[in-house]
Amino acid sequence: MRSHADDDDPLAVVLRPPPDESPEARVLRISREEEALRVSQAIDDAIRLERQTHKKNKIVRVLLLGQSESGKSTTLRQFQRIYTPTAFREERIHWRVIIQLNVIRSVHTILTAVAAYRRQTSRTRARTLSGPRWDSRSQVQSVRTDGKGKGRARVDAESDYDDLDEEEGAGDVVMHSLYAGALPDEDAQEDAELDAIAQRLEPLQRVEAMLKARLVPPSEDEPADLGTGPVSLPTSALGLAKEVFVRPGKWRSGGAGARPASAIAAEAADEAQRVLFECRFDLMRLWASMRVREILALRRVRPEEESGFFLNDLDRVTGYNYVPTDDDVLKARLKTIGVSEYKFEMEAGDQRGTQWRIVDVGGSRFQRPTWVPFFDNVDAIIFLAPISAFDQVLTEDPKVNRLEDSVLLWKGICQNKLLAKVDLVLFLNKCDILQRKLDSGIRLSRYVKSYDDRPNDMETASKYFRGKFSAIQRTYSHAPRKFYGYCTSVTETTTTAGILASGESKTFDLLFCPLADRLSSPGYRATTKPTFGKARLTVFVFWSHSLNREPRDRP
Ligand SMILES: Nc1nc2c(ncn2[C@@H]2O[C@H](COP(=O)(O)OP(=O)(O)OP(=O)(O)O)[C@@H](O)[C@H]2O)c(=O)[nH]1
Ligand SMILES: [Mg+2]
Repeated sequence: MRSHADDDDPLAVVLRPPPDESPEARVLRISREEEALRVSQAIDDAIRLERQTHKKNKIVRVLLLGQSESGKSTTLRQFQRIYTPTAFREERIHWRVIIQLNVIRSVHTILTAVAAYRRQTSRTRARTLSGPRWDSRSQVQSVRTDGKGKGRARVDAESDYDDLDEEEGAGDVVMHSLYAGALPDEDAQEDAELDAIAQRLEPLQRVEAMLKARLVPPSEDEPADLGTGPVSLPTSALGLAKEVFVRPGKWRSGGAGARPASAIAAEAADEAQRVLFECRFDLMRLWASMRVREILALRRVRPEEESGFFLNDLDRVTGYNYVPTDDDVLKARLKTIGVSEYKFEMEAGDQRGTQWRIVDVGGSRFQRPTWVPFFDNVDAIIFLAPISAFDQVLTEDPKVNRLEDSVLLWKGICQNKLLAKVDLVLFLNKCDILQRKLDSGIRLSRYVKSYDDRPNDMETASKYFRGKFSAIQRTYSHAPRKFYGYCTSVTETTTTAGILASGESKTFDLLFCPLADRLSSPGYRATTKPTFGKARLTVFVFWSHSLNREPRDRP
C-alpha cells in the first residue's frame, strides 16, 4: 500500500518501479540497485578511510626555535610564501606598516650615532682648548686624510678601528687627533645641513608614535617600545623606540575598537606613507651623506646590518603607491612576543591537503619559558642558529655574545627529555651575512678563540660550525638520533634548504623551493633517506648556481 507521502515525494515517484514490471525486469532492477548500493557504500567507506588517514597522517607539527632575530618568523613566512601563496600575497600590503617602522628605526639609529659623535667631539674640542692631551694610543691609529685637507678619518682595515670607541675614552683619543682645534668649515657646513635634515624629518617621530599606537591595542599588557629610550639629538627628532613588536596575528586581523584593527592600521599606514613620501629626499640625503657614513664608520654603527634595513631601497619603499614585494616581506623585522600556532593547508602540489601546524615563538630570553608546553606532540623542531652573529651581543643582555647564547640554547634543546624523540633539524642561518662579514675581513678567530688559525672563509667556517653543533647534539642527546645541519639564508627566495620527509604513516613536505623545478637543475644536490622509526626523512639542499657556490651541505 502506498502512503500519501510516497505520492507527494517526487523522488519516490521517479524511483517507483513501473506498475507493469515483468518478473525478469524486476530481478534485473533489484540486482542493479544492489550493485549501486554496493558501489555507494564502497565510496562512503573510501571517504571515511581517507578522512581518518587525513586526520591521522596529514597533520604535521613543527616547532621553530632559536634566539631572538634568528629567523624563525622569516622561516614561517617562507613556508607561507611557498605553500599558501594566495594568502601570502593578500597579506603583503599589511607589511607596509612594519617596513615603514623599520625605515624609521634605521633613521633613528643614524641620528643617534650622529648625535653621540657630536657630543663626543664637542667635549674633546673643549678639552683641547683647555690644554692638549695626547695619548700614545692615538699615534698608532691608522688615520689618513682625504687629500683635501679636511682631516677626516678613513679606516684602512678592521684592525684600525677595532679598539675605537669601545669606551668613550678611546674614541676621545681619536677625535682628539682628528679635531684638535676648531671644526673644519666644510664639516661645520655639513653638520648644519644635517641639522636641517633632522629637523625636517621630525614628522617621522609623530608617524612612529601613531603607527605603534594603532598596532598595539590599548589593552595590550606589553609596552610597545623596546630598546633605547629617548636620546639627545641635534633636534628632538626620532627619539623613540628601537624595535616594534606585536603579538602574532593581531596586527593584521584582530579587532581593536569598533572597526577591525587592520582597517585602522591601513589608514595609519596610508598617512605614514604620505609623510615618508614627503620626507623621501631628506631620507635619501641622510643615507647618502659622506659625513654620515664617516661618522657611522668611526662609531662602528652599521645600520645596514640591522634587521629590517630598507635605506638602500628608499626610492621604492617611500613611493606613494608602495606595495611590499615578497622579498620585502621576508626582510622586514617584526619581533614576536608570545607563542602562536599557524595553521595552513597546502594549496598546491603533491602535499595538497596536508595540515600544517607551525609554532612560532618569541626567542628573547624572557620568552623562552613559554616554549615548554609546545614540546608535547611535536613532529619536528627546526632550530635556527644565526651564525653570522658571532660578533654581536643579545639585545636583552648586552653582556652575552649571541653565538654563545645560541650554542647554550641548542645544548638545552638537545638534552631536553621531552624532546628526546623529536627529529631535530638545525639551520645555521644568516649565512649570507656571515659570508659578507668574512669577505669584509672580520676575523672569526677574534671572537671564537677555538677557531684558531683556520682560513677565514665561508667553506671552513660553515664546516666548523656544523661540526661544533653536531658534536653538542651527539654528546647531549639522550639517545642517538640523526643530525641534520644546514647553512641557510632564509630570506633568500632562490637558495635555501628544505626538508622533505615521507614514510608509511607520514608525508611531510617542507621544501622552500618547489621541488619539481629543482630536481633537474644542475644546482640541486644532496638527497639522503635515513630512517626514523616508521617515518623516513629526506633532506634536500639546493644551492642556486646564480650565487656561484658549490653545495657544501651534504648530510
Ligand atoms: N640577511 C638575512 N636576514 C635574515 C635571515 N634570516 C632572517 N633574517 C632577518 O632577520 C630579522 C629577524 O628575523 P625574524 O624571523 O623576525 O627572527 P625571529 O627569530 O622570529 O625573532 P623573534 O621574533 O624576536 O624571536 C628579519 O628582519 C629577517 O628578515 C637570513 O638568513 N639572512
Ligand atoms: Mg619572530
